[in-house]
Amino acid sequence: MTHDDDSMRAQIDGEQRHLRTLYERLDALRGQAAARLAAALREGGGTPQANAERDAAVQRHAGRLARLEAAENGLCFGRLDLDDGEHRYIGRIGLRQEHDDTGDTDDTGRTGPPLIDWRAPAARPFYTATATAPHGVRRRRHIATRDRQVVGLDDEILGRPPADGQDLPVVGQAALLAALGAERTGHMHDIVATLQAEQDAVIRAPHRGVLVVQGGPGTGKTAVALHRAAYLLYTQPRLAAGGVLVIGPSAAFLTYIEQVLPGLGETGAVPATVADLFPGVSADRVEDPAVAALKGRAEMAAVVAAAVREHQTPPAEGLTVEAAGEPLHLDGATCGRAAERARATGLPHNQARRVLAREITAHLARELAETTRRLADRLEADIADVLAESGVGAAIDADLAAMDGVFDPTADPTAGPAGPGDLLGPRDAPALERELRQDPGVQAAVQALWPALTPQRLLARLYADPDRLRRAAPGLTAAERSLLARAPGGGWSPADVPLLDEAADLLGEDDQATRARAAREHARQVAYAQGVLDITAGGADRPARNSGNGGDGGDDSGDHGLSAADLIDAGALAERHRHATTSTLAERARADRTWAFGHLIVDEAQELSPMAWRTVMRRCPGRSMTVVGDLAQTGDPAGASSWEQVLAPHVGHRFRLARLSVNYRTPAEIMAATEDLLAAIGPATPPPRSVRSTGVPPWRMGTTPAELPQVLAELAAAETTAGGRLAVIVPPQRIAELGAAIAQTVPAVCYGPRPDLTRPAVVLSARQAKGLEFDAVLIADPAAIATGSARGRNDLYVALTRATSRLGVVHTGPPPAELARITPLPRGHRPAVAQPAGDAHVKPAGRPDAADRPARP
Ligand SMILES: Nc1ncnc2c1ncn2[C@@H]1O[C@H](COP(=O)(O)OP(=O)(O)OP(=O)(O)O)[C@@H](O)[C@H]1O
Repeated sequence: MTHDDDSMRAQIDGEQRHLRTLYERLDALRGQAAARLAAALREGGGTPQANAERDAAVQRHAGRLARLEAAENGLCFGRLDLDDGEHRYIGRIGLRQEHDDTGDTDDTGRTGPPLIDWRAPAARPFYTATATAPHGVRRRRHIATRDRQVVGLDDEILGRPPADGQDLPVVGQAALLAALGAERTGHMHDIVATLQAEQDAVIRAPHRGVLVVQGGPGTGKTAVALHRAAYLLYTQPRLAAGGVLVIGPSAAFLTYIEQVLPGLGETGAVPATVADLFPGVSADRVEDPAVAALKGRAEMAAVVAAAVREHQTPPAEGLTVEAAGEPLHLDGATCGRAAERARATGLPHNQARRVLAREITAHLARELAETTRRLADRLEADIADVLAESGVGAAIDADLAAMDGVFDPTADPTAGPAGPGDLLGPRDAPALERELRQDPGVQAAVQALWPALTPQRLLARLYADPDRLRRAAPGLTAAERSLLARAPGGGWSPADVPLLDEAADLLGEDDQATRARAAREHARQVAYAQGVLDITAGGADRPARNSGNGGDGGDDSGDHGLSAADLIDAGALAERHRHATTSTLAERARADRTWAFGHLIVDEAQELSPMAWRTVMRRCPGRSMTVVGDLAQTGDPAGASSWEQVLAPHVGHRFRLARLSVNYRTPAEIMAATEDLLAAIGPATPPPRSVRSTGVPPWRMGTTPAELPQVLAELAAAETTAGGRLAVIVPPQRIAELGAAIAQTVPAVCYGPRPDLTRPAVVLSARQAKGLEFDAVLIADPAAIATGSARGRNDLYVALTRATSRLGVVHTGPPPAELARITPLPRGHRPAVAQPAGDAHVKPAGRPDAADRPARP
């Protein structure tokens, strides 16, 4: 053993001792948190307020316990030695000395807590100090651990000039390259131990307003966005109340990133795709891209608004209402006036409807009163005529005179208690209006004049009726309108969701319907709770076994024990159930379309259509947002070509643009192979520089269309034996066919709408691969991908940049011109793929040298 080995051993032992004390502290804090959680769960509650307090305490302690659990792996990953002799240990959470049982982070670090949270200001130099700008740091140490054991140390001594050839601004290079060279697992992991300075600057940027982060493939945009969410939730505790909404491009992507935030101890983030944002609708209808692109256009907002307005325009000729058994006519002017009053309120359609209903019923009540009065007058006159004709009137007068003192003949007969004219006096009008509101005839009339609408009903009617479409969308061509036309039913597509959301915003909730629904649901829950109590009571009432003979082992609790029904009534049980089932922020936020999130993170933001932007903006009225994306990767025909363009309608020019310039995923050899394609796409920003080089050049191979499935199957089998994860990226319409072919040689391969990324191989379209990464990638039929849509070249660029180690392209016919420079393999020759993942071949990439570049053919 050399002196260096001894010294390293001693250093590791020293760090191990410190680590042990940190884990002891962590265990103690977990014990406390678990005990507090258990105590809170035992709390009885009872009143709604006590229930709410108990639930809040349960959530608080459960959240704290989750944070402490999440810190288990890699609790401490770094140490800073400062010029003044201070040591700072950096970790996933902050820990204080034992006497302080809060366990919270010390933000300054000056008091020397045993562990500083990576988000605290005192931890920042760990990510930003460089050789030339050391910020008072003498040494930065990366501490690698596995299962509570220190397994390696990597030191950087700062204050010296950078090593030769290192011209990328990278800190902790050895730890970084080890992380990047590791085999992929199908799940993204956090990068707290190796965050880089330009990423740290984005993560800690002040949170007000909109921050746009533009960066090429593999620059860590997703990673940075998620760490920013964790940072904001930590530094702005109030955000936790509203939560952070994280928008991603696909369900597979959300599964890919799902462990990152919980791994950082954060539960206050809600992941979703735009298609998930309309509660109650699962948008899984498959739609033609041209239709989806049209639905994403900004002018669709006006089309939806026009469709709503059309339901607020009463017929000019008015309509006849069957009210209280009387046919009454509502003339056009009255209906128009009522609609005008309703519109003038500015309320959403379903709420303004009540104004119209009130106007109409008041009018009908007056009409009815008038009709009744006229009837009564006529009746009175008829009776008087009859009496006069028969002489009965004079006889009655004589009789009355004879009953002297009983009646006052001088009294005004019209001042009697219920003269016909008073039948519908002013005091009766409200009662009559109330009655009319319940009248089916009146309700039918209100529905005809201003129908209560759901967003689904509005859109279904619009799509199903060409005339309605023409009136609502005069700006669209007939061909475009025919793209929208479809019969009702068949579900909703992701592109429908922003239109449904737009409609919901204009329609508003029908309060009465919502309240009725809530009342029905509450009644259902109480009935269910009563059923539960009946069952437990039934159990309690059953005669106890052996109770008659007083013999041994008899359980007589049925006779004397308390049943649940003795302790709680059905209403209270239902109430507790309601609190218990809707308690997590994610669940509450998901169920509520109008939930206002404290911060919004939009990943792969270039894919959002203008209509989708309107939807996501509604979720964050405070406009506190982090938007990350790459305009060169826009695949959606309705997606963005410029950040200014997509954001201007919502925030004008009030957004900040940050750029990420280093590619951590894609090795220099693969990035060099994308140069011609990228030049053809013509992005506004230069491509990112790869941080590493693997020495493994990408290759291409020609085959025939007939042989493609077989060739892919063979290549996939060879790739999967090399280990890691393989993606075969194919034209979208061929996923099932080529997936089935590959399944012949790789039975574990997965493909379909929600592919399992943890399998050794998956078959995906370029759109599905967006945001993901794999150890190896095979691209099939690149020409079909490039020409498959208006932005097919961008899709091909996405496909080319998914691999961390190996890339192969299989083309039928000549390759697309932009890929011609990739090294061709001779026909029949198979690539050497036994290249295990790991960092053995990885070296930091300087400027890509000639060997890294694909040769010109
Ligand atoms: N500082 C870092 N330390 C370790 N790994 C990193 C770092 N930055 C990024 N990575 C890794 O690089 C890979 C690419 O990151 P990420 O997916 O966030 O990039 P991206 O910019 O979103 O890519 P794309 O736009 O191509 O989808 C991931 O495996 C990520 O963990």
